[in-house]
Amino acid sequence: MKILFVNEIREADAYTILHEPIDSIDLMERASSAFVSWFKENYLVGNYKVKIFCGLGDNGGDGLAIARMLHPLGYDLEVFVVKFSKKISENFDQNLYRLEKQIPVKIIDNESFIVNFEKKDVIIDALLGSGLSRSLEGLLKSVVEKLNESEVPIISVDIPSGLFANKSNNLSDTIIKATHTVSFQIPKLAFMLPQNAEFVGDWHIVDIGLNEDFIEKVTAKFFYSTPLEVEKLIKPRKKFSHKGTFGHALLVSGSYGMMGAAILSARACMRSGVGKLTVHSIPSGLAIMQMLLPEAMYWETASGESDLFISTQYNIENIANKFQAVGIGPGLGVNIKIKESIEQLCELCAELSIPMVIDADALNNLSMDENRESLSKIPKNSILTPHPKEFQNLLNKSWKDDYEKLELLTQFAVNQGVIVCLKGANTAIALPDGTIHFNSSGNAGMAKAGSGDVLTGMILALLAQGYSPKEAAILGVYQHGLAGDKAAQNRGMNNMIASDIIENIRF
Ligand SMILES: NC(=O)C1=CN([C@@H]2O[C@H](COP(=O)(O)OP(=O)(O)OC[C@H]3O[C@@H](n4cnc5c(N)ncnc54)[C@H](OP(=O)(O)O)[C@@H]3O)[C@@H](O)[C@H]2O)[C@@H](O)CC1
Ligand SMILES: [K+]
Repeated sequence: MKILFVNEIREADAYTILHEPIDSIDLMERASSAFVSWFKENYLVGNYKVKIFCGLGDNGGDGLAIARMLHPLGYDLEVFVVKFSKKISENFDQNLYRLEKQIPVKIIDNESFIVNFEKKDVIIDALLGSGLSRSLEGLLKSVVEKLNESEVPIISVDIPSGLFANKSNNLSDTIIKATHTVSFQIPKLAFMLPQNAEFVGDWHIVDIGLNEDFIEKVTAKFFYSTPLEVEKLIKPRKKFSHKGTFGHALLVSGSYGMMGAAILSARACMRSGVGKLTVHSIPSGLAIMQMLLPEAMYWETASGESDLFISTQYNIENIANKFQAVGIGPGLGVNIKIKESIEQLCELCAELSIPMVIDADALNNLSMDENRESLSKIPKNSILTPHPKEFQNLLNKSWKDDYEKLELLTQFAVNQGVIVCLKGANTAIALPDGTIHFNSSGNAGMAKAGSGDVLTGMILALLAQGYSPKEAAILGVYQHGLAGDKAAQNRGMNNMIASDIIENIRF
């Protein structure tokens, strides 16, 4: 699903009005009705007193239309119009006229207004939508502050009032802190970013029938991967297939005291459809791996320095025509000799065109040089799976906010020609073509040791099966999150561990 900028959403709006054709006021009617369908399912009539706060633009117009539609359903309603300006939109004006035939509207026009909130209340925030042009001040600011202090649920129409849809707010800005945001058809970039989580709450998209041909034609930079879109990527297992059909993966992982990372990664790989897996690690890991994961083969390093992962065995004979994909990183440790091993493997994979997924300590090793020279060794189209700290190490710099983070992420993916899965809520997958795809699955219970190792194994399995790097990244990240969501259902977010994610992988 495309994420569009405000000007593009406005164009989609205008195109729909012209080509459907439909009057602007009727499109607003459709949007408001879509909001009401969501609202009546989630806030049952009789259980709540609804207080609707409307601005003077089209977002306010939505609020008035929503009030008119909720009234006949039996909702206990109070409607407030906040008069912060002399400018009102035509659709607002018309909806005010329509509503006032049904119920009275209360005007808030100075900062000394008083609204008392009760436990049964729910607020609908229709003060400002995508037309926000500057930070809130004066009357609007003080209304929003009062709503945020009310301690009752706030449901924002389209976008929380005061939040910019596709650029950063100032830290000191006053913004509605919504419990839910019900947005019209197209998700906003602001919803994807951790810095806005406290304002957006849980967000939902409702369809309002904007022209699909127009949306199809827009060249988007940002995408939100919906479950339906991602599940289409799954390739069915054919009846006459054998284990060779599903590839042989090589996982380079583990070191003394870190064999857990290798086990988690290897098990997740085997649970994600790969035909065969070989784990390359230290001699002392052999017994552990063979006992805990008898399905995997083991190729031990011959370094003799059993505490460290150091491989000197990367050559054409050991790798070519043997492995369809290589994963490297979990639990390797950081050390100049390990770094040299990793570089050697990267160079060989580049030469043999073997796809790679590179994670954790492999990334930390490649970030060791002051001028990040090692990054040039990473084969094009490799998948890198850093968490934010590891990504900062790769860049050798930090960012001032999430928007700058996205810019740096795009630049890195384009300049290096790699795919970067920047882990977190809504993991951002940056492709070498300059686009970013946000993931839709996952939960805070996955923010624990071992989760990342599981992801590496899953992506490795997909690469070995012949999924393209783009497909492997998008599908792997999504299935990882989905397994995490199932684990959270079964065990609870606090209590689940990375092994529970593996036990819930199913696709
Ligand atoms: N697009 C779609 O598909 C559909 C969209 N729909 C709805 O339309 C909404 C967008 O409506 P909108 O463009 O009228 O903008 P909205 O936010 O209501 O207000 C703008 C007004 O506020 C003013 N203003 C701005 N910032 C301010 C500030 N800080 N302090 C004070 N004033 C400020 C601004 O003034 P100006 O910037 O010109 O000075 C202008 O007068 C959208 O979110 C959705 O709910 C649906 O109904 C149908 C389908
Ligand atoms: K709003």
